[in-house]
Amino acid sequence: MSLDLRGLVPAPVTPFKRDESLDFEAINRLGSWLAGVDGVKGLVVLGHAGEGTFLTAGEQAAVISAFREAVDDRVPIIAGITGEGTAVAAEEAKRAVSVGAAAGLVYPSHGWLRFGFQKGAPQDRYRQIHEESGLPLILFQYPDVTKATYDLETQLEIAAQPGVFATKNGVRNMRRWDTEIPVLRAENPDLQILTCHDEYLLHTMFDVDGALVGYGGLAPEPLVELIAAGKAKDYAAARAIHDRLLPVTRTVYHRGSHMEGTVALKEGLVARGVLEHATVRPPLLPLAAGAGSEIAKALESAGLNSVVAYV
Ligand SMILES: N[C@@H](CC=O)C(=O)O
Repeated sequence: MSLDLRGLVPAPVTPFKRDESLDFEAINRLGSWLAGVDGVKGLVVLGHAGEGTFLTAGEQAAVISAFREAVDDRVPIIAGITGEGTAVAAEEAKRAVSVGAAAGLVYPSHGWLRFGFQKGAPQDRYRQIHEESGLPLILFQYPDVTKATYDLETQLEIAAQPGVFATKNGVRNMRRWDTEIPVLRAENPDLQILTCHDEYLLHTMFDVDGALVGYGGLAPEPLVELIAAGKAKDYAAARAIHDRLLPVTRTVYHRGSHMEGTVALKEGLVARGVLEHATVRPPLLPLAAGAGSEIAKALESAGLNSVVAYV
């Protein structure tokens, strides 16, 4: 598998105009800036941060195409594949291929979050999506507190399937992290292991090949440094970056819900000069008055200023 995501893989927001239609100029600014940051290895569009499930199928295809144009072949575009039924998800993956997605990040079927799943169903979902679309796939490990989290055996069986080349792990249970990551790595030495613990990046940075995070779409520069410090096993350097970023982490990811983090990312991108406003689609709501300026102050304190000059 030739895709190399060993580094930072931001999951960018999807910019909208004030009327909530897609803002292609802003997609171009955002994609072009992110692809130009040294250490960024790919962009995952249509994820949670990208409000992917709030878009029509046509809009999803347009977002993939627009980010592809923006990055101009510098990095691959990877699509979130979120359809609830496996056949629907396979169709979604085929559409993503037709507009140039290089890989897919496969979400669990939504109903599993509440009801759980039958043994073997996740393996079957990955197999069918890959067989029908040919898309290389990333295994998405959901938090341990959900019923859509995969036990180690399920992860190992998915990771061993043809077409699965990486895992985005957000298990948020350190006992499972500490015991499962070494086994995944030992049994699949080529599997690229990416953390997606936006709010626990320091703590998960020493065991991974990279990070696939929404945070990377706002603060790619320090996250590239953090990944390098983790790979060098330089705790002091990683800790210093973490501490510098903590005000940003607090204002973006220590909010009421991880979904609210998406709105906060957009507010942050306004402060960084990439977006003109933080319009989101419902069911997301704007943040409370004053949140935008708190996020702007936090970014400034971390030395993350406007990037307009780079665009
Ligand atoms: N970082 C989040 C949101 C990503 O899709 C996660 O842990 O899943």
